[in-house]
Amino acid sequence: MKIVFYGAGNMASAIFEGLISSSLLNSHDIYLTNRSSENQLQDYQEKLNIRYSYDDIELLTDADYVFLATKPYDFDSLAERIKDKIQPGNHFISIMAGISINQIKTKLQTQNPIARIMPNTNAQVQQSVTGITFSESFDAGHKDELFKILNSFGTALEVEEDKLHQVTAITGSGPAFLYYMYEQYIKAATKMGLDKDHVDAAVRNLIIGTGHMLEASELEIEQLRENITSKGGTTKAGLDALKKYPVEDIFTDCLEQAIKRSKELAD
Ligand SMILES: NC(=O)C1=CN([C@@H]2O[C@H](COP(=O)(O)OP(=O)(O)OC[C@H]3O[C@@H](n4cnc5c(N)ncnc54)[C@H](O)[C@@H]3O)[C@@H](O)[C@H]2O)C=CC1
Ligand SMILES: O=C(O)[C@@H]1CCC=N1
Repeated sequence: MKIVFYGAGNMASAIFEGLISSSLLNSHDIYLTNRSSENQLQDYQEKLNIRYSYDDIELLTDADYVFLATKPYDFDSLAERIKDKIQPGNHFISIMAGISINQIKTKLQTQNPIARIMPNTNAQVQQSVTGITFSESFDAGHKDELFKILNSFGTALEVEEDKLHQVTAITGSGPAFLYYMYEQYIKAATKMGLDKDHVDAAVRNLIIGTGHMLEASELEIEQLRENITSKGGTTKAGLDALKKYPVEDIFTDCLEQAIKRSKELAD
């Protein structure tokens, strides 16, 4: 199997690093290209034993899956670059937020099968939650194969194309929203009289441990929280303070704004 990545930035690298760690593929079957920063591609070649090229004929010949992994606003330049060189066996996998299958078809001037996926950067540790939707021409055998690829760096869920806006907000951008919350928690914690380095390390381990608890426990999140909350205790005092703020409304606004932006990009 040959897989090509057009774009080797934050999200593409999380995917190919996750793919390589999973051992589903030989790293030699993965080809990278980008706009111009060859040094970065050389680094990946040395570090991961991956190949790279700027020759689109070489890249697209015999390529089974071609990841479109530029920023949405760079897709026009990418489409111009490859549209005359597309081969019949190329299956396109777009990770670009907001750009529809129809837009991709039109810009690439192709009837080849196209899938859109919405992964997140947790792919790098094989924990992406990835939404996927397919064009009609994507056959069952290739769908199965692509699910295997996606499952090698996390879990995948098929959704209707118009639901990808929600997936983009909730789990695509989701890590950034959670990181932002953690940043605020660390900032607040450093005001409590402990050394900043200690707080950074302690909170990082707190987050990692809490994630492992979620993974290991069959209890609902609410129950896990209640198990920590003694009657009249410290957790209750902290939670009572937190509940004075409209936390759910804040996240509703956050997700609605991200969904709105995804729809704007699609227009
Ligand atoms: N970063 C994230 O957490 C997520 C990003 N995405 C999507 O992934 C896409 C890429 O995002 P990032 O990796 O964060 O961006 P990035 O800026 O880190 O990487 C973009 C890559 O595209 C390359 N590129 C630009 N024009 C090109 C061209 N004409 N030909 C070949 N390569 C070209 C750049 O050289 C760079 O390697 C975006 O469309 C975004 O919507 C989706 C899910 C999560
Ligand atoms: O911010 C963005 O547009 C991309 C899509 C999901 C995560 N990052």
